[in-house]
Amino acid sequence: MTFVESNWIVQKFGGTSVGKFPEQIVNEIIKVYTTKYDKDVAVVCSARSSYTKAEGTTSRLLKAGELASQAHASIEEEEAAVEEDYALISRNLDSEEDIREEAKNVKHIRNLLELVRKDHVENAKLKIKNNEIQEQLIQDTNKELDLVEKYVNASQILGEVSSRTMDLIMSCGEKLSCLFMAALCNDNNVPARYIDLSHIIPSDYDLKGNTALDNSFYTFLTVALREKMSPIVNGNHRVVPIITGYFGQVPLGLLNSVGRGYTDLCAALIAVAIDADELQVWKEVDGIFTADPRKVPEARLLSMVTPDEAAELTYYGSEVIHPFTMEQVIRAKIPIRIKNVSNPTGDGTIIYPDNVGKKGEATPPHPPALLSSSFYETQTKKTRRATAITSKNDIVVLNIHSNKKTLSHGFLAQIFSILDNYKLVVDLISTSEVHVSMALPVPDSTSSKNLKTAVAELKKLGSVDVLKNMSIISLVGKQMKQFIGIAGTMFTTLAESGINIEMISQGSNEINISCVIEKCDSIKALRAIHNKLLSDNRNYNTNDQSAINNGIEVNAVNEKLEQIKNLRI
Ligand SMILES: Nc1ncnc2c1ncn2[C@@H]1O[C@H](COP(=O)(O)OP(=O)(O)O)[C@@H](O)[C@H]1O
Ligand SMILES: N[C@@H](CC(=O)OP(=O)(O)O)C(=O)O
Repeated sequence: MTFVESNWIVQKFGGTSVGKFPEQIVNEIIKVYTTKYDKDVAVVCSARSSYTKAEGTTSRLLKAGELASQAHASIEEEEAAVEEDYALISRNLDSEEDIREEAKNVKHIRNLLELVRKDHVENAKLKIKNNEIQEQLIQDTNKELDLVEKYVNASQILGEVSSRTMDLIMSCGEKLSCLFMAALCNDNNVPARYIDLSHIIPSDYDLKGNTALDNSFYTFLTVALREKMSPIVNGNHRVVPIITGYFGQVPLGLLNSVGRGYTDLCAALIAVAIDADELQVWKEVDGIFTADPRKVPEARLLSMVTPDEAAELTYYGSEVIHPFTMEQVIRAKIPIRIKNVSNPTGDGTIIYPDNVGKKGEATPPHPPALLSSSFYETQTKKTRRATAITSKNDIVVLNIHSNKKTLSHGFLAQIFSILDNYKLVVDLISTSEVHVSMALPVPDSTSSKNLKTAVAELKKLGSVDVLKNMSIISLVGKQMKQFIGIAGTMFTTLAESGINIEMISQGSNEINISCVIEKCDSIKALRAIHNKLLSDNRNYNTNDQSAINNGIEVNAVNEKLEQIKNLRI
């Protein structure tokens, strides 16, 4: 099959990468791809985070929006908010005095916005050498923040923040980050142009009855993005577009319908719009591992995972890629590659289905040489084992016993309607005759407050036990469904480690086996299951089917390494 490359690669950089490694991104990644490998590169960035995402620009902007809507928050609520901020901040500041000062700051909207301004202006002064570029960047930064102040002022007067206004406030993060990255590129002789997507969707789009992120929405957006990118794609001179990962006013609001991490989806849509050869999502890890490498040191890097596996892993705690990213880009037969900003020559992890032909056979590693089709055959050998294990913390289990003898008609509907009213999501559920157990993520003070009120309402339906500080442990793997006994091994391993299982559930797609345990046991559980089912030195007996499968996997990985070595000669 002949494959005509478009020569375009889309590179997405997350907020912490932009915050910590901007020079490496420009000089060791974008510049290398555009000059050494002669690629056309489109860059998508998230809002800057100097330390962690929870304290990054988006979080600060969202907090400012939230405070604007709670003009009359009670003292307890204010104190709870400050305590939460205090806990976050204290992880990164040294002296108690600094921590208290910062906690005081985040309490007030103006101070929050000032923090964002100070952070970006100081960053511009520190990193941009050319005076003209620096002055322009500071001017553009101030202009965007002045606009946000106006939105916040208006919201305070109204005493409410609509999802549209919240989105507008939030969009400032990606604008500031991309203005900075475009300036840094130009300052380092990489010709770049800032592209703002905040108005890519017309403001009356949802008023015309378009209220879902369905295929017609994606088709509409792809066409709009293609048009927007056309001057660069069809231009005579190579210039790197630095595109805001915020992509406008989607139906029901970006935060509501896509959620945090939306820039991955934006990058995917750009890749489809410009028919890129590859979508690269650059992180601070080498790719997707068999477990979070921070928690399981023996975790192995996976060379390839399927989109379904990547989505399950992300949903159940391994936040490597937003679960919405895969669908559109894979439909367009474009592979996704997860790569490490601090290790740009690593191969990373490819996300691609093992049963769908690629746009072409070329998904170049770094350096971009062609891989033979047998690369994929090696990857897709039927290994019939788990792919990875993940854990999700901040889980609460609700056990509801109906006050009737059997689960009456409408009982579940009533439960879900109460949970829905309080925006509580159910991650896992299991039911018996008069009993329903549910695992819910409760990651912040708002959802915790909502849970309290919801439980009071649920008590009208029966007795309710609430178990806090729990974790979901999920074993994910496309091949697991044919592998009888894997669930048994997983639960026996937990029992052997003295870990009590509160709830068990297997996803209907059968690529995920999950259980709920106490949070304090989660690392122990991950390590024990990884050692039994995923490690290369697994502790198996020779009759174990997993031992046989392990042999196949080791061979597959060796063959792949051999191929890559040959390509480099
Ligand atoms: N299975 C996994 N493979 C790779 N990383 C994982 C996995 N599970 C959890 N993680 C964690 O996800 C994080 C993702 O990378 P990072 O670049 O820090 O995120 P972000 O782009 O959101 O800043 C890492 O800190 C890593 O420890
Ligand atoms: N800045 C946004 C969107 C995003 O995609 O972030 P990141 O790429 O850093 O996960 C957020 O924090 O949610």
